[in-house]
Amino acid sequence: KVQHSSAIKKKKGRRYCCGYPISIFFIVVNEFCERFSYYGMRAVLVLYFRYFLLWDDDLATSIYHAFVALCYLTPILGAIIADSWLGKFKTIIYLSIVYAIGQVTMAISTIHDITDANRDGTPDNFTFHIALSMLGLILIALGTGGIKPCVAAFGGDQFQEHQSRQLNTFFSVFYLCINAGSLLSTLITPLKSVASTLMVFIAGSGMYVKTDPEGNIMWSVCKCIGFAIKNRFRHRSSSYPKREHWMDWANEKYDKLLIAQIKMVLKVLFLYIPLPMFWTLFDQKGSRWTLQATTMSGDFVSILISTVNPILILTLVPIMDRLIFPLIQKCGLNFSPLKRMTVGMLFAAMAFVSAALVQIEIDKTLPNFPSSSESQLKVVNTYSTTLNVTISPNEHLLIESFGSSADYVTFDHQDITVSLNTNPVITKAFSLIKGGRQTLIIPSDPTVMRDFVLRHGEQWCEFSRKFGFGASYTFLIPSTVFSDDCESITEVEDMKPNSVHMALQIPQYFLITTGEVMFSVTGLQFSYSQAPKNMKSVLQAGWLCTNAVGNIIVLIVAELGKLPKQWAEYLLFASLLVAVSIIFSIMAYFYTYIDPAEIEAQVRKEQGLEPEEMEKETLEMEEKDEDQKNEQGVKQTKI
Ligand SMILES: CC(C)[C@H](NC(=O)[C@H](C)N)C(=O)O
Repeated sequence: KVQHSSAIKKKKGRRYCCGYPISIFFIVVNEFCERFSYYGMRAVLVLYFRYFLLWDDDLATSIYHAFVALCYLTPILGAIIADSWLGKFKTIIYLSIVYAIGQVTMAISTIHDITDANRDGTPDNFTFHIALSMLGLILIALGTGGIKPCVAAFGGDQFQEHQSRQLNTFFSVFYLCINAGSLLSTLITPLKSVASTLMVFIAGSGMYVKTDPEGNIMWSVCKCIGFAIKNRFRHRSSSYPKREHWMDWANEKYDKLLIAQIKMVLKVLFLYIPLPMFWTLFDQKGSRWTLQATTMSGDFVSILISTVNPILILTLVPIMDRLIFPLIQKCGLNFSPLKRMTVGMLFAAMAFVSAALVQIEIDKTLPNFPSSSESQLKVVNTYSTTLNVTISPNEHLLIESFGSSADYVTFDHQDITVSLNTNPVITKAFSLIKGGRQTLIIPSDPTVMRDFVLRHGEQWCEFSRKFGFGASYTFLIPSTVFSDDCESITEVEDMKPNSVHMALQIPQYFLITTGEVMFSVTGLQFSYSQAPKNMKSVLQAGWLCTNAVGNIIVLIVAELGKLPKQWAEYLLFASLLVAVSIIFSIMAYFYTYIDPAEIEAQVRKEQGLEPEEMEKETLEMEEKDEDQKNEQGVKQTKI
């Protein structure tokens, strides 16, 4: 009873502005700062692995996805701590401290001076840096994941049951803040933002509605489900009458209300089963699509990649909320949350079809590299005259002085003999590398070795043209060249620059972000609205877990299903998501939307309300009245 009155007292502190509790301002700003810190760190994580820890592309990508998966698995832990022990408010505070320690640990791990005794610019003890960064990443995952289900659910707790319209707007604004944080993190250093996250959150302390933890709810749920399964098994003989739901086999031992709540949660969790496939495609923006961009032309690669998604979210969420969804409703169509999510999945699949088309364009322009049984050779002539080069048995090349063969010549054997029409004729045998590309340079005569420095800023020779992305060049510098004799330096293009422009990636980003707005924003709202009051964080955690599983699928598919062509892999993912969205739409068709509070009230009524509950409900009714008056600007001095 004492606990109950304190909860009511806290609720009375609720203050409003334009119909919204003021406390949510602190919550959305807190989310903004947190995402700012998270995405700022994540944006450079692969580069840190690649260029500081010197890992290869595959290891860097795998550890990156493993970290993202961990960030979306730890919400389960955060939800358990919040719902059964500390409550959401304290969980957010404590785990934010863990988060901040993680960021500091990670920052320290990037200081190479700590182990760089010989001052050569690279760390001497990689094990130390790897261990420290892994510890930092685990703490960050624990912090960011742990608070994630609590912050969204805590925001939702600030509203009352009759404020469903405001609640939906809150989730949209919440999503906007995630993306504003993500966008700004690419432009400003995120170092101090975890501290700001904590300070902003604490600043609103006096205004929050803080619901007390309701005991170890997860443990009770597991015990209740375990009992229902055991009891069902014990009564498996057909002589026992069937029950409406398998959870009803827990009736003998557990409270009807708990059983009803578990049924609601299980229904939603069952619906979540196909959802990870969306995240499998969505999170490849940060890996496969980034790598695709590196094979394209355009100078704004990093800016495009890290900003296009949040910019589109900031534009699309208001357009969808204020224009598209109301318009669809006006047309008399029922665009329910689960339908929106299905359409979101189809948009993501279309994004991957678009990525496949772009990939086909890129593949047309990529150099034709040798297969594992072939070898390739390019011949460069630095001799003073044009040469006729014969490569056994029947390859004839005419190469002018300071020129090269037009392209690499492919051989399906490795032993070759090269003859030059010099006087006397020069013939030499070579053994080429299998699966490799090599260049044969015919030296000038007489051969004089000398150094020539091409220095940026104070070059001896200036080259006005810009080198293209993805290109590779060889410079032929005559032995007689002097600093003012730039004309005699010849440039040979070994590999053509990328020619497909990055702007071609915009449609796929647009499609996937439209999908994200329909799928992710709606899913967040849906998970909150369909959860019983005491299991809101649990269901938020379940929702975030679908993201973790999606990242694990990327890891598995990337490792196991190596398709020879990248465009084929994109199409495979698109088809898988279409198949999954069809399954999801069938499951959604059979799902009935519920009002958890109504079901709980009904079960309580069936059980016969206890006097305590009666009192609580009366107080809540009174409070609802007061809040409604507050919203209308009527000043209430006394209830
Ligand atoms: C993982 C979620 C979808 C969400 N991400 C985004 O909104 C991105 C930046 N568009 C998040 O909670 O970080």
